[in-house]
Amino acid sequence: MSFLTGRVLVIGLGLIGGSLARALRLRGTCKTVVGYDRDVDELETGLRLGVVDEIAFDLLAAVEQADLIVLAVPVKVMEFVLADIKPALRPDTIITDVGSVKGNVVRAAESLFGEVPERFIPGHPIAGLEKSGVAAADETLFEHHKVIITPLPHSDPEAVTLVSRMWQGVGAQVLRMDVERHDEVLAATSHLPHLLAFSLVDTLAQEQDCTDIFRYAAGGFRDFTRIAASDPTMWHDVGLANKQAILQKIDEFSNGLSRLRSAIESEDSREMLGIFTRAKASREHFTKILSGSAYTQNMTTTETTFFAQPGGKVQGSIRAPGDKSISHRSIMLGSLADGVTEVTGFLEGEDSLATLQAFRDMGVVIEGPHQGEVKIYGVGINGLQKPPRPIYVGNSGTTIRLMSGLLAGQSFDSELSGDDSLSKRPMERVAKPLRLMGAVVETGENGCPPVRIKGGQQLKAINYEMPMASAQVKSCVMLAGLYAEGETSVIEPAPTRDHTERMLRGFGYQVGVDKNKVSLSGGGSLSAAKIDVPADISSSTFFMVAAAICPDSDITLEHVGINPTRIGVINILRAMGSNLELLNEREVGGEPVADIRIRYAPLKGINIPEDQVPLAIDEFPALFIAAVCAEGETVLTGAEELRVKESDRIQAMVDGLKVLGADIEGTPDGAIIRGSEMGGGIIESHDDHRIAMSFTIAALRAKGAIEIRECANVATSFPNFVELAQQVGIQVRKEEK
Ligand SMILES: O=C(O)C1=C[C@@H](OP(=O)(O)O)[C@@H](O)[C@H](O)C1
Ligand SMILES: C=C(OP(=O)(O)O)C(=O)O
Repeated sequence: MSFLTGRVLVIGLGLIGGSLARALRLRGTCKTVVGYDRDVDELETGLRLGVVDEIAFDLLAAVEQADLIVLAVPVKVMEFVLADIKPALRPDTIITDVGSVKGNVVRAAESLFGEVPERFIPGHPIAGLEKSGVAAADETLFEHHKVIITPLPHSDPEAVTLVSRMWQGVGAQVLRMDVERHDEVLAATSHLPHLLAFSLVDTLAQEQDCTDIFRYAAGGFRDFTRIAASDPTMWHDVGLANKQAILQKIDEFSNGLSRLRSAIESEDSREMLGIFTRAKASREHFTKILSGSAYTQNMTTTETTFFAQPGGKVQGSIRAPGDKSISHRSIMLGSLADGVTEVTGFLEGEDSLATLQAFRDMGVVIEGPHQGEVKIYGVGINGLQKPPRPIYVGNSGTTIRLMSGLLAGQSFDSELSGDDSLSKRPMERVAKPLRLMGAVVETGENGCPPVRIKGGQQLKAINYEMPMASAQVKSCVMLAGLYAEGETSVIEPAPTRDHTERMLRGFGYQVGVDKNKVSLSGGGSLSAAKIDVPADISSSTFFMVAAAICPDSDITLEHVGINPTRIGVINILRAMGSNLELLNEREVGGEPVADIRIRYAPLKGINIPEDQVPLAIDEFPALFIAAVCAEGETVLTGAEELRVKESDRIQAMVDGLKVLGADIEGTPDGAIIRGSEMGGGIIESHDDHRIAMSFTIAALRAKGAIEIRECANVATSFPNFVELAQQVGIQVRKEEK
């Protein structure tokens, strides 16, 4: 292989310097790795252990011959070493360092050279161990770790590239940052936790009976204080080198700790739970950021692929996770209510979790979710606080549209944004009626997210005739109506899901319904309620269709919400000839619920009545699969709304089914689907959860295996889909990269 450079001189053969030297050597990144250290014993150990090719005793001679110099000395020593090597430095030699503070290194170089040399590229590998010394050198230390480089505006691009490639060559991921930003970020994420660990252990060690404290200290103490065993000199130096940023973080932390202290002193449970639940949520969110999944901004989500084997049948009894629409609304109304709302059966999917996080960001204390249980400490209709940053709602259309209405009535400004798919969905449909109410709302390019809302507007009631059948638009206007003067009403062109109306009533808020018109007056209040979220009929649909298309299938879906505004799928499947029974019908917290048993029966194609479309709007991807497995032709019309969901669902289904060889044609507002055989193939789900799950069940009737790409978003509505599918007999497995 070709070498990246000739001679690399590593000054300082400690853990970091030694590990880098060894990694460079073993990977053949350069011709020769030379080590220098003031401690001759360390140096000789380095040579003996094969950490370096050569060792140098004459620093200046070694510097003169070096093509790349890595300063791996303690931060405080950096300026003295720079002064030592200056006389022998060649102008073409590249220098970098590994110090965990960058401002002091840059200042030292400036005072010594007038300005930082063009070929000095400051760097900081975020890797380490509590061990020190060259004997601990580990060539894998930097693999999958981040290295931050902080080039200056006048840095030589060739030197920047070479330093980056050196780190990439030893397995690290290289990021760039400003010097100041680096020091601020590191003060918070590394320096403060280390100093706290030292301080905690030191404080406890000074207590008289400290032996007992340490003897009985279990996991928590050990986890928290692991880093107090780090190198004291190094942390002394870091403490001084990054003094200003660290002092700032210590002050912020001290304020936080004082708030917790007073909450405990005054037994303020809400404040305490607020601190703990926010911290727990952030910690979990942070773990997801690290793993690159969930509703994190600008993160590449894990690549998830489903592999479904052909054939099989489904049998058994299962409960799909909680209804997504009801879960969203439980958080919203629970937060605005007076008192504590307890929710069971909450959907722990990314969409409803995005709503939950948004309300936490607005100061609402929310415990859970834990096994579907959530406890919301309502702040009252006017109790929301300005969120500290724009609200990020991931993939969730329901969150962004409903919250736009709610935020339009607040006293503070806000901004809502989402992932790539959400950023292509139309938002003017909510912005327009809100503006008619006097709200100040801006949407992004082409009327898509972000949605920016100016607070402090007195809203006035409107009588809004909705141009499309959308429960999200209806709910948005109603939520804004809570803050408007007068009676707001919405007229729908066709009935859409009425969970907002039902739940508002459940919270004691009056809502009028007169044929296709719903109305409410602003200025009221909500009282906390108990909410039992039924299983989502939209998620249950995949298993209903699975049983409907496979001979010998018999499946029962438990505790499914069968709200009349959601049962289009039941009506359509029955019209196609399905053998579907509703058992044990009951009402739970204002919503009708039943167990649905479905057994295989041959299906026939139908013209889907248009009045069923809004009642089955999310179920069409799965119903397309049923139509392919039916005899004859199924025609869908009046469903143009499908084109503006998480993907263009008409196009995604037409394209995918054609790949499998099915007979299907798309039309502007629907599709014509003829009963046909399906083979195997590779399907793009376009990051749309419902497309991914629909093609999984298609495999039951396909002749070949189906590979479905981009399935990570199944977690938005149905996190345990693959497990439940396997449980009832579908041969599918998930691969994550
Ligand atoms: O109000 C809701 O909870 C929803 C309404 C529907 O959207 P539209 O209002 O855009 O039809 C539906 O597709 C979505 O999954 C959830
Ligand atoms: C359209 C959907 O959801 P949302 O609009 O909330 O993204 C869906 O879940 O199918």
